[in-house]
Amino acid sequence: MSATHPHDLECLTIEQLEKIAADRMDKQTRDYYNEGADSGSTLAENRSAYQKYRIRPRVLRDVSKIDTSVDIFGFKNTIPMGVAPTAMQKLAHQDGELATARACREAGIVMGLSSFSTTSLEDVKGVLGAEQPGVLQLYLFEDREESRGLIARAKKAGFSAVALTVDTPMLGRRNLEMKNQFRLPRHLKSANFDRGGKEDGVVAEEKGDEASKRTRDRGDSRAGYHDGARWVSPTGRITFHSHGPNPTLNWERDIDWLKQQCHPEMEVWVKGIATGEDAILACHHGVDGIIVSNHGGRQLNGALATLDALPEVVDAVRSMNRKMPVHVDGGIRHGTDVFKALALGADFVWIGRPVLWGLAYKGQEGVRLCLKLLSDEFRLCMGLAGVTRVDEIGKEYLAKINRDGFVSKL
Ligand SMILES: Cc1cc2nc3c(=O)[nH]c(=O)nc-3n(C[C@H](O)[C@H](O)[C@H](O)COP(=O)(O)O)c2cc1C
Ligand SMILES: CCCCC(=O)C(=O)O
Repeated sequence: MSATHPHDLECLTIEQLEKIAADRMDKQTRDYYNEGADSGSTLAENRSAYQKYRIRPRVLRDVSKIDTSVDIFGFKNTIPMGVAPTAMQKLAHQDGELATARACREAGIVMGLSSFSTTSLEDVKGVLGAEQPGVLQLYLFEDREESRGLIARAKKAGFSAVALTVDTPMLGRRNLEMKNQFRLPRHLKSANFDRGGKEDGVVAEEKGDEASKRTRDRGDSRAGYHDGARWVSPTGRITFHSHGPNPTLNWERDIDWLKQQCHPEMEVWVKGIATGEDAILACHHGVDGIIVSNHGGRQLNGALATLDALPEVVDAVRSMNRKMPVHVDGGIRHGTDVFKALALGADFVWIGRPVLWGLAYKGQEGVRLCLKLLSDEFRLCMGLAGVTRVDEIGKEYLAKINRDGFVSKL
Protein backbone atom coordinates (compact mmCIF):
# COMPACT_ATOMS: atom_id res chain seq x y z
CA MET A 1 0.00 0.00 0.00
CA SER A 2 1.36 3.45 -0.78
CA ALA A 3 0.33 7.02 -0.09
CA THR A 4 -1.10 7.24 -3.57
CA HIS A 5 -2.83 3.91 -3.92
CA PRO A 6 -4.97 1.95 -1.46
CA HIS A 7 -3.69 -1.40 -2.73
CA ASP A 8 -0.30 -3.08 -2.73
CA LEU A 9 0.03 -3.57 -6.46
CA GLU A 10 2.79 -6.12 -5.93
CA CYS A 11 0.49 -8.28 -3.90
CA LEU A 12 -3.19 -8.49 -4.75
CA THR A 13 -3.95 -12.06 -3.69
CA ILE A 14 -2.99 -14.49 -0.94
CA GLU A 15 -1.32 -16.67 -3.59
CA GLN A 16 0.95 -13.77 -4.49
CA LEU A 17 1.64 -13.18 -0.81
CA GLU A 18 2.63 -16.83 -0.45
CA LYS A 19 5.13 -16.51 -3.31
CA ILE A 20 6.63 -13.26 -2.07
CA ALA A 21 6.94 -14.63 1.45
CA ALA A 22 8.63 -17.81 0.25
CA ASP A 23 11.51 -15.74 -1.10
CA ARG A 24 11.90 -13.88 2.16
CA MET A 25 12.07 -16.78 4.58
CA ASP A 26 15.14 -18.87 5.28
CA LYS A 27 14.81 -22.50 4.30
CA GLN A 28 14.31 -23.83 7.83
CA THR A 29 11.45 -21.43 8.47
CA ARG A 30 9.83 -21.88 5.06
CA ASP A 31 9.90 -25.65 5.40
CA TYR A 32 8.55 -25.56 8.96
CA TYR A 33 5.72 -23.15 8.13
CA ASN A 34 4.65 -24.52 4.79
CA GLU A 35 4.95 -28.27 4.98
CA GLY A 36 2.28 -30.81 5.82
CA ALA A 37 2.67 -34.27 7.29
CA ASP A 38 3.88 -37.20 5.16
CA SER A 39 3.08 -36.69 1.46
CA GLY A 40 1.15 -33.51 2.14
CA SER A 41 -2.09 -34.75 0.56
CA THR A 42 -4.32 -33.47 3.37
CA LEU A 43 -2.53 -30.12 3.25
CA ALA A 44 -3.31 -29.91 -0.48
CA GLU A 45 -6.90 -31.15 -0.09
CA ASN A 46 -7.67 -28.56 2.58
CA ARG A 47 -7.28 -26.07 -0.24
CA SER A 48 -8.66 -28.00 -3.18
CA ALA A 49 -11.84 -29.00 -1.29
CA TYR A 50 -13.05 -25.43 -1.80
CA GLN A 51 -12.95 -25.99 -5.57
CA LYS A 52 -15.67 -28.62 -5.31
CA TYR A 53 -18.23 -25.93 -4.52
CA ARG A 54 -19.60 -23.09 -6.61
CA ILE A 55 -21.63 -20.13 -5.47
CA ARG A 56 -25.25 -19.62 -6.61
CA PRO A 57 -25.51 -15.84 -6.65
CA ARG A 58 -28.82 -14.02 -6.26
CA VAL A 59 -29.40 -10.69 -8.01
CA LEU A 60 -31.44 -7.47 -7.83
CA ARG A 61 -31.31 -7.36 -4.06
CA ASP A 62 -29.89 -3.92 -3.21
CA VAL A 63 -26.49 -4.73 -1.79
CA SER A 64 -25.49 -1.10 -1.28
CA LYS A 65 -25.14 -1.68 2.46
CA ILE A 66 -23.27 -4.80 3.50
CA ASP A 67 -22.50 -5.73 7.08
CA THR A 68 -19.68 -8.31 7.23
CA SER A 69 -19.39 -8.27 11.03
CA VAL A 70 -20.22 -11.02 13.53
CA ASP A 71 -20.25 -11.22 17.29
CA ILE A 72 -17.58 -13.30 18.96
CA PHE A 73 -16.86 -13.33 22.70
CA GLY A 74 -19.08 -10.26 22.95
CA PHE A 75 -16.92 -8.38 20.45
CA LYS A 76 -18.01 -7.06 17.08
CA ASN A 77 -15.48 -8.80 14.80
CA THR A 78 -15.29 -7.07 11.43
CA ILE A 79 -15.54 -10.35 9.50
CA PRO A 80 -16.33 -13.96 10.47
CA MET A 81 -12.63 -14.78 10.48
CA GLY A 82 -9.87 -14.88 13.07
CA VAL A 83 -6.13 -15.42 13.14
CA ALA A 84 -5.36 -19.05 14.04
CA PRO A 85 -2.66 -19.73 16.62
CA THR A 86 0.65 -20.54 14.96
CA ALA A 87 3.84 -21.18 16.88
CA MET A 88 7.04 -19.14 16.81
CA GLN A 89 6.10 -16.11 14.76
CA LYS A 90 9.44 -14.38 15.31
CA LEU A 91 10.86 -16.82 12.82
CA ALA A 92 8.99 -14.87 10.17
CA HIS A 93 9.66 -11.35 11.42
CA GLN A 94 11.48 -9.87 14.38
CA ASP A 95 8.27 -8.33 15.74
CA GLY A 96 6.54 -11.72 15.62
CA GLU A 97 3.30 -12.02 17.58
CA LEU A 98 3.34 -8.33 18.51
CA ALA A 99 3.09 -7.40 14.85
CA THR A 100 0.21 -9.85 14.43
CA ALA A 101 -1.56 -8.45 17.49
CA ARG A 102 -1.19 -4.88 16.24
CA ALA A 103 -2.61 -5.81 12.86
CA CYS A 104 -5.51 -7.69 14.47
CA ARG A 105 -6.27 -4.71 16.63
CA GLU A 106 -6.22 -2.35 13.66
CA ALA A 107 -8.50 -4.66 11.70
CA GLY A 108 -10.85 -5.50 14.58
CA ILE A 109 -10.14 -9.21 14.28
CA VAL A 110 -9.79 -11.81 17.06
CA MET A 111 -6.34 -13.31 17.54
CA GLY A 112 -5.37 -16.82 18.56
CA LEU A 113 -2.02 -17.13 20.31
CA SER A 114 -0.01 -20.35 20.39
CA SER A 115 1.25 -21.75 23.69
CA PHE A 116 4.57 -21.85 21.86
CA SER A 117 4.68 -18.19 20.92
CA THR A 118 7.93 -16.29 20.86
CA THR A 119 6.24 -13.41 22.72
CA SER A 120 4.63 -13.80 26.14
CA LEU A 121 0.86 -13.95 26.40
CA GLU A 122 0.89 -10.88 28.66
CA ASP A 123 2.72 -8.79 26.08
CA VAL A 124 0.37 -9.89 23.33
CA LYS A 125 -2.76 -9.15 25.36
CA GLY A 126 -1.23 -5.79 26.26
CA VAL A 127 -1.21 -4.89 22.58
CA LEU A 128 -4.70 -6.24 21.94
CA GLY A 129 -6.04 -4.17 24.81
CA ALA A 130 -9.11 -4.80 26.94
CA GLU A 131 -11.66 -4.74 24.12
CA GLN A 132 -10.05 -6.96 21.57
CA PRO A 133 -10.53 -10.66 22.37
CA GLY A 134 -7.61 -13.03 22.51
CA VAL A 135 -7.76 -16.82 22.53
CA LEU A 136 -4.92 -18.76 24.07
CA GLN A 137 -4.24 -22.03 22.28
CA LEU A 138 -3.40 -24.62 24.86
CA TYR A 139 -1.21 -27.66 24.76
CA LEU A 140 -2.16 -29.41 27.96
CA PHE A 141 1.08 -30.86 29.30
CA GLU A 142 1.45 -34.06 31.20
CA ASP A 143 2.98 -31.82 33.85
CA ARG A 144 -0.32 -30.34 35.00
CA GLU A 145 1.25 -27.68 37.22
CA GLU A 146 2.89 -26.03 34.26
CA SER A 147 -0.46 -25.87 32.44
CA ARG A 148 -2.31 -24.68 35.52
CA GLY A 149 0.11 -21.77 35.77
CA LEU A 150 -0.32 -20.87 32.12
CA ILE A 151 -4.12 -20.92 32.36
CA ALA A 152 -4.04 -18.70 35.45
CA ARG A 153 -1.84 -16.23 33.62
CA ALA A 154 -4.16 -16.19 30.61
CA LYS A 155 -7.11 -15.51 32.88
CA LYS A 156 -5.31 -12.69 34.63
CA ALA A 157 -4.23 -11.17 31.34
CA GLY A 158 -7.85 -11.14 30.14
CA PHE A 159 -8.00 -13.79 27.45
CA SER A 160 -11.57 -14.64 26.44
CA ALA A 161 -11.03 -18.33 25.85
CA VAL A 162 -8.57 -21.16 25.71
CA ALA A 163 -8.59 -23.49 22.72
CA LEU A 164 -7.33 -26.92 23.67
CA THR A 165 -5.59 -28.54 20.72
CA VAL A 166 -6.67 -32.16 20.53
CA ASP A 167 -5.16 -33.36 17.26
CA THR A 168 -1.65 -33.71 18.64
CA PRO A 169 -1.57 -36.79 20.89
CA MET A 170 1.64 -37.41 18.96
CA LEU A 171 3.48 -35.20 16.56
CA GLY A 172 2.68 -35.76 12.87
CA ARG A 173 5.45 -36.95 10.65
CA ARG A 174 6.91 -33.87 9.05
CA ASN A 175 9.77 -34.95 6.90
CA LEU A 176 11.41 -31.61 6.24
CA GLU A 177 11.20 -30.64 9.89
CA MET A 178 13.04 -33.85 10.69
CA LYS A 179 15.49 -33.58 7.80
CA ASN A 180 16.39 -30.04 8.83
CA GLN A 181 16.57 -31.08 12.50
CA PHE A 182 14.39 -28.04 13.01
CA ARG A 183 14.25 -26.27 16.35
CA LEU A 184 13.99 -22.76 17.64
CA PRO A 185 17.14 -20.74 16.87
CA ARG A 186 19.22 -19.62 19.81
CA HIS A 187 18.16 -15.96 19.75
CA LEU A 188 14.46 -16.83 20.16
CA LYS A 189 12.59 -18.33 23.06
CA SER A 190 9.28 -19.97 23.87
CA ALA A 191 8.32 -16.89 25.80
CA ASN A 192 5.50 -18.40 27.84
CA PHE A 193 7.89 -20.90 29.37
CA ASP A 194 10.95 -18.73 29.59
CA ARG A 195 13.08 -19.30 32.62
CA GLY A 196 15.86 -16.89 32.03
CA GLY A 197 16.93 -18.27 28.70
CA LYS A 198 17.27 -21.80 29.96
CA GLU A 199 15.46 -23.62 27.27
CA ASP A 200 16.15 -26.04 24.58
CA GLY A 201 17.60 -24.51 21.50
CA VAL A 202 19.35 -21.95 23.61
CA VAL A 203 21.24 -23.83 26.19
CA ALA A 204 23.19 -26.31 24.21
CA GLU A 205 24.62 -23.64 22.04
CA GLU A 206 24.73 -20.65 24.33
CA LYS A 207 26.23 -22.08 27.44
CA GLY A 208 28.05 -24.34 25.34
CA ASP A 209 30.58 -22.36 23.43
CA GLU A 210 32.60 -24.20 20.84
CA ALA A 211 32.92 -27.41 22.77
CA SER A 212 29.22 -28.16 23.03
CA LYS A 213 28.68 -26.96 19.48
CA ARG A 214 31.17 -29.55 18.36
CA THR A 215 29.41 -32.09 20.50
CA ARG A 216 26.13 -31.20 18.86
CA ASP A 217 27.62 -31.30 15.41
CA ARG A 218 28.79 -34.80 16.16
CA GLY A 219 25.23 -35.73 17.02
CA ASP A 220 26.08 -36.41 20.65
CA SER A 221 22.89 -37.24 22.54
CA ARG A 222 23.69 -34.72 25.28
CA ALA A 223 22.77 -31.98 22.82
CA GLY A 224 19.56 -33.67 21.69
CA TYR A 225 18.11 -34.63 18.34
CA HIS A 226 14.77 -34.64 16.49
CA ASP A 227 13.59 -38.23 16.16
CA GLY A 228 10.57 -37.42 14.02
CA ALA A 229 8.08 -37.30 16.87
CA ARG A 230 9.84 -35.17 19.43
CA TRP A 231 13.04 -33.39 20.19
CA VAL A 232 14.85 -35.76 22.45
CA SER A 233 16.72 -33.66 24.92
CA PRO A 234 18.44 -34.74 28.09
CA THR A 235 17.95 -31.24 29.51
CA GLY A 236 14.21 -31.82 30.09
CA ARG A 237 13.31 -28.29 29.05
CA ILE A 238 10.00 -27.26 27.61
CA THR A 239 9.96 -27.20 23.83
CA PHE A 240 7.14 -27.72 21.41
CA HIS A 241 8.57 -31.06 20.41
CA SER A 242 9.05 -32.35 23.93
CA HIS A 243 5.89 -31.01 25.57
CA GLY A 244 3.34 -30.18 22.83
CA PRO A 245 2.19 -33.69 21.97
CA ASN A 246 0.43 -35.40 24.89
CA PRO A 247 -0.81 -38.95 24.28
CA THR A 248 -2.60 -39.18 27.64
CA LEU A 249 -5.31 -36.57 26.93
CA ASN A 250 -8.88 -37.83 27.21
CA TRP A 251 -12.41 -36.48 27.39
CA GLU A 252 -13.36 -37.61 30.87
CA ARG A 253 -10.44 -36.43 32.89
CA ASP A 254 -9.04 -33.50 30.96
CA ILE A 255 -12.03 -31.56 29.68
CA ASP A 256 -13.66 -31.44 33.08
CA TRP A 257 -10.38 -30.40 34.65
CA LEU A 258 -9.95 -27.68 32.05
CA LYS A 259 -13.45 -26.32 32.58
CA GLN A 260 -12.79 -26.13 36.30
CA GLN A 261 -9.64 -24.14 35.67
CA CYS A 262 -11.13 -21.75 33.13
CA HIS A 263 -14.79 -21.12 33.86
CA PRO A 264 -16.43 -18.72 34.27
CA GLU A 265 -13.86 -16.14 33.19
CA MET A 266 -12.66 -17.97 30.10
CA GLU A 267 -14.48 -20.19 27.64
CA VAL A 268 -13.14 -23.64 26.81
CA TRP A 269 -12.92 -24.52 23.12
CA VAL A 270 -11.63 -27.68 21.52
CA LYS A 271 -9.51 -27.33 18.38
CA GLY A 272 -9.03 -30.30 16.10
CA ILE A 273 -12.45 -31.96 15.82
CA ALA A 274 -12.85 -33.90 12.58
CA THR A 275 -15.91 -36.14 13.01
CA GLY A 276 -19.56 -35.93 13.99
CA GLU A 277 -18.94 -38.46 16.78
CA ASP A 278 -16.41 -36.24 18.51
CA ALA A 279 -18.59 -33.18 17.99
CA ILE A 280 -21.33 -34.95 19.94
CA LEU A 281 -18.87 -35.84 22.70
CA ALA A 282 -17.79 -32.21 22.81
CA CYS A 283 -21.44 -31.25 23.32
CA HIS A 284 -21.85 -33.86 26.05
CA HIS A 285 -18.76 -32.60 27.84
CA GLY A 286 -20.03 -29.06 27.81
CA VAL A 287 -17.30 -27.30 25.87
CA ASP A 288 -18.15 -23.80 24.72
CA GLY A 289 -17.26 -24.29 21.06
CA ILE A 290 -15.33 -26.43 18.61
CA ILE A 291 -12.94 -25.80 15.76
CA VAL A 292 -13.01 -28.29 12.91
CA SER A 293 -9.33 -28.58 12.11
CA ASN A 294 -6.64 -31.01 11.03
CA HIS A 295 -3.86 -28.69 12.14
CA GLY A 296 -3.34 -27.36 8.63
CA GLY A 297 -2.56 -30.87 7.34
CA ARG A 298 0.41 -31.15 9.71
CA GLN A 299 -0.80 -34.05 11.81
CA LEU A 300 -2.72 -37.02 10.36
CA ASN A 301 -2.07 -37.07 6.66
CA GLY A 302 -4.91 -38.83 4.87
CA ALA A 303 -7.47 -37.23 7.16
CA LEU A 304 -10.44 -35.57 5.48
CA ALA A 305 -10.05 -32.01 4.30
CA THR A 306 -11.68 -29.82 6.91
CA LEU A 307 -14.31 -28.51 4.48
CA ASP A 308 -15.29 -32.13 3.77
CA ALA A 309 -15.52 -32.94 7.48
CA LEU A 310 -17.53 -29.80 8.25
CA PRO A 311 -21.03 -30.92 7.12
CA GLU A 312 -21.07 -34.03 9.32
CA VAL A 313 -19.89 -32.01 12.30
CA VAL A 314 -22.52 -29.35 11.71
CA ASP A 315 -25.25 -31.99 11.35
CA ALA A 316 -24.13 -33.71 14.54
CA VAL A 317 -24.16 -30.48 16.52
CA ARG A 318 -27.56 -29.52 15.12
CA SER A 319 -28.92 -32.89 16.24
CA MET A 320 -28.15 -31.95 19.82
CA ASN A 321 -30.30 -29.66 21.90
CA ARG A 322 -27.47 -27.37 22.78
CA LYS A 323 -26.35 -24.50 20.59
CA MET A 324 -22.60 -24.85 20.27
CA PRO A 325 -20.65 -22.76 17.76
CA VAL A 326 -18.74 -24.60 15.04
CA HIS A 327 -15.66 -22.97 13.56
CA VAL A 328 -13.34 -24.29 10.86
CA ASP A 329 -9.77 -23.73 9.68
CA GLY A 330 -7.49 -25.08 6.98
CA GLY A 331 -6.83 -24.00 3.41
CA ILE A 332 -8.75 -20.73 3.46
CA ARG A 333 -7.08 -18.45 0.94
CA HIS A 334 -9.94 -16.43 -0.58
CA GLY A 335 -12.91 -14.41 0.58
CA THR A 336 -15.06 -16.85 -1.39
CA ASP A 337 -13.63 -19.68 0.77
CA VAL A 338 -14.90 -17.90 3.88
CA PHE A 339 -18.31 -17.61 2.23
CA LYS A 340 -18.36 -21.30 1.26
CA ALA A 341 -17.40 -22.47 4.75
CA LEU A 342 -20.19 -20.38 6.25
CA ALA A 343 -22.66 -21.64 3.66
CA LEU A 344 -21.77 -25.20 4.75
CA GLY A 345 -22.69 -24.32 8.30
CA ALA A 346 -19.56 -22.90 9.97
CA ASP A 347 -20.12 -19.90 12.20
CA PHE A 348 -16.61 -18.58 11.80
CA VAL A 349 -13.26 -19.43 10.15
CA TRP A 350 -9.61 -19.08 11.14
CA ILE A 351 -6.56 -18.60 8.94
CA GLY A 352 -3.07 -19.90 9.74
CA ARG A 353 -0.30 -19.71 7.16
CA PRO A 354 -1.49 -16.59 5.26
CA VAL A 355 -0.76 -14.54 8.39
CA LEU A 356 2.73 -16.02 8.62
CA TRP A 357 3.30 -15.09 5.00
CA GLY A 358 2.12 -11.56 5.72
CA LEU A 359 4.54 -11.37 8.63
CA ALA A 360 7.41 -12.61 6.49
CA TYR A 361 6.56 -10.07 3.80
CA LYS A 362 6.34 -6.92 5.92
CA GLY A 363 5.66 -7.58 9.59
CA GLN A 364 2.60 -5.75 10.89
CA GLU A 365 2.02 -4.14 7.50
CA GLY A 366 2.07 -7.54 5.83
CA VAL A 367 -0.44 -9.04 8.27
CA ARG A 368 -2.64 -6.00 7.76
CA LEU A 369 -2.44 -6.60 4.01
CA CYS A 370 -3.33 -10.27 4.45
CA LEU A 371 -6.38 -9.46 6.58
CA LYS A 372 -7.44 -6.70 4.22
CA LEU A 373 -7.23 -8.87 1.12
CA LEU A 374 -9.47 -11.52 2.68
CA SER A 375 -11.85 -8.96 4.18
CA ASP A 376 -12.22 -7.07 0.89
CA GLU A 377 -12.74 -10.29 -1.03
CA PHE A 378 -15.33 -11.52 1.45
CA ARG A 379 -17.32 -8.29 1.28
CA LEU A 380 -17.23 -8.38 -2.50
CA CYS A 381 -18.33 -12.01 -2.49
CA MET A 382 -21.28 -11.20 -0.26
CA GLY A 383 -22.35 -8.36 -2.51
CA LEU A 384 -21.99 -10.32 -5.71
CA ALA A 385 -23.88 -13.25 -4.19
CA GLY A 386 -26.71 -10.94 -3.14
CA VAL A 387 -26.23 -11.13 0.62
CA THR A 388 -26.04 -8.18 3.00
CA ARG A 389 -25.76 -9.91 6.37
CA VAL A 390 -23.55 -12.81 7.44
CA ASP A 391 -26.42 -14.75 9.02
CA GLU A 392 -28.14 -14.89 5.60
CA ILE A 393 -25.38 -17.10 4.19
CA GLY A 394 -26.76 -20.63 3.91
CA LYS A 395 -26.41 -23.73 1.80
CA GLU A 396 -28.89 -22.46 -0.77
CA TYR A 397 -26.00 -20.29 -2.00
CA LEU A 398 -23.86 -23.31 -2.91
CA ALA A 399 -23.78 -26.00 -5.54
CA LYS A 400 -21.41 -28.96 -5.53
CA ILE A 401 -19.45 -30.13 -8.54
CA ASN A 402 -19.20 -33.89 -8.42
CA ARG A 403 -16.22 -35.86 -9.64
CA ASP A 404 -17.90 -36.46 -13.00
CA GLY A 405 -18.52 -32.74 -13.43
CA PHE A 406 -22.24 -32.76 -12.64
CA VAL A 407 -23.59 -29.90 -10.60
CA SER A 408 -25.95 -30.58 -7.74
CA LYS A 409 -27.71 -28.25 -5.36
CA LEU A 410 -27.10 -28.93 -1.70
C1 LIG B 1 3.76 -23.04 11.29
C2 LIG B 1 2.51 -23.45 11.98
C3 LIG B 1 2.49 -23.53 13.36
C4 LIG B 1 1.33 -23.90 14.02
N1 LIG B 1 1.33 -23.91 15.38
C5 LIG B 1 0.20 -24.27 16.02
C6 LIG B 1 0.17 -24.29 17.42
O1 LIG B 1 1.13 -23.92 18.09
N2 LIG B 1 -0.97 -24.72 18.01
C7 LIG B 1 -2.07 -25.12 17.29
O2 LIG B 1 -3.07 -25.52 17.87
N3 LIG B 1 -2.07 -25.07 15.95
C8 LIG B 1 -0.97 -24.67 15.31
N4 LIG B 1 -0.97 -24.62 13.95
C9 LIG B 1 -2.23 -24.95 13.22
C10 LIG B 1 -3.07 -23.68 12.98
O3 LIG B 1 -3.62 -23.22 14.17
C11 LIG B 1 -4.22 -23.94 12.01
O4 LIG B 1 -4.96 -25.06 12.45
C12 LIG B 1 -3.78 -24.20 10.57
O5 LIG B 1 -2.62 -23.46 10.27
C13 LIG B 1 -4.89 -23.81 9.62
O6 LIG B 1 -4.55 -24.13 8.31
P1 LIG B 1 -3.97 -23.06 7.25
O7 LIG B 1 -2.54 -22.83 7.62
O8 LIG B 1 -4.12 -23.79 5.95
O9 LIG B 1 -4.81 -21.81 7.32
C14 LIG B 1 0.17 -24.24 13.28
C15 LIG B 1 0.19 -24.15 11.89
C16 LIG B 1 1.34 -23.76 11.23
C17 LIG B 1 1.32 -23.66 9.74
C1 LIG C 1 3.30 -29.75 19.01
C2 LIG C 1 3.46 -28.85 17.84
C3 LIG C 1 3.65 -27.42 18.19
C4 LIG C 1 3.71 -26.48 17.06
C5 LIG C 1 2.67 -26.77 16.08
O1 LIG C 1 1.52 -26.83 16.39
C6 LIG C 1 3.00 -27.02 14.71
O2 LIG C 1 4.16 -26.91 14.34
O3 LIG C 1 2.09 -27.37 13.95
